[in-house]
Amino acid sequence: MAQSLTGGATPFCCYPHPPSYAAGRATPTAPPSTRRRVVASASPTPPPPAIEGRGVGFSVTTRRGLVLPVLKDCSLCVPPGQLWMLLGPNGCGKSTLLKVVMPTVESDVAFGLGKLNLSLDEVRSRVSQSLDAVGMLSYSQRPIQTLSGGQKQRVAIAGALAEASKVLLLDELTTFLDEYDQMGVVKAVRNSVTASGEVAALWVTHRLEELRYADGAIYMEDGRTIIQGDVSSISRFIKRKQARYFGHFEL
Ligand SMILES: Nc1ncnc2c1ncn2[C@@H]1O[C@H](COP(=O)(O)OP(=O)(O)OP(=O)(O)O)[C@@H](O)[C@H]1O
Repeated sequence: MAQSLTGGATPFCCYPHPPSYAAGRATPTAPPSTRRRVVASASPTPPPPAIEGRGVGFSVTTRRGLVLPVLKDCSLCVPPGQLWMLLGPNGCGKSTLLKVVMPTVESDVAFGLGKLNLSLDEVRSRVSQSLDAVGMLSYSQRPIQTLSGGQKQRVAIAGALAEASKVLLLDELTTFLDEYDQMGVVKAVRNSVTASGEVAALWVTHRLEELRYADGAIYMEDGRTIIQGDVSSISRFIKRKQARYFGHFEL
């Protein structure tokens, strides 16, 4: 079932962004008659909302092409540091609104950069480069919750790349993914490592078909690394072990 989100270029924003990244958000301007008073009082500028949306719509399209509008016109604004509740009758769209209001792919990757004190341009550049590296640049404005499992994994990898991590430690990233998403994630890591020339990745897996994307492999048993080497030697080693194991049960 296809899903579509409406409501402007960035219908929802969901902070925390790095502060500089949030600065471009439009804030209401005081009317001329009150503006002088606001300046004179020297009161601090209110922080940007933590969650904000205007006129957001969300619809799903059935296999028969029927468009079902779930959210028709939703606007909300939740300031940082406050607890707000979302209420309404069964089926009015609360859970859907919650899914749509989750961070976009872009803000999710930018979030991890908040601690690095980077300029807005640097944040933008790192976010788009890292999303491009994992093949997710065209998903920048999609809410995270609308992505498949494999796409979420690729965004998580983009987050590590954006922080300029030199080492990626990846534990069974593809376990619950179908074949398509599995290959998307493996290839994203493979391409990122190749393109950077300096990022090293160690990937834990049970799936032998993933070995063909590796430069080398290590095999462990009972708390020990047994063998380390090129992919074809390790594949042969594991296949011989499997053959002996299954041969043991043959009548
Ligand atoms: N993927 C979808 N396909 C078809 N209909 C959907 C889809 N997602 C939500 N809906 C429909 O949209 C409406 C809103 O659903 P939602 O779960 O957001 O409501 P809710 O306010 O959270 O309900 P409740 O209070 O019962 O939990 C429901 O009629 C639901 O069946």
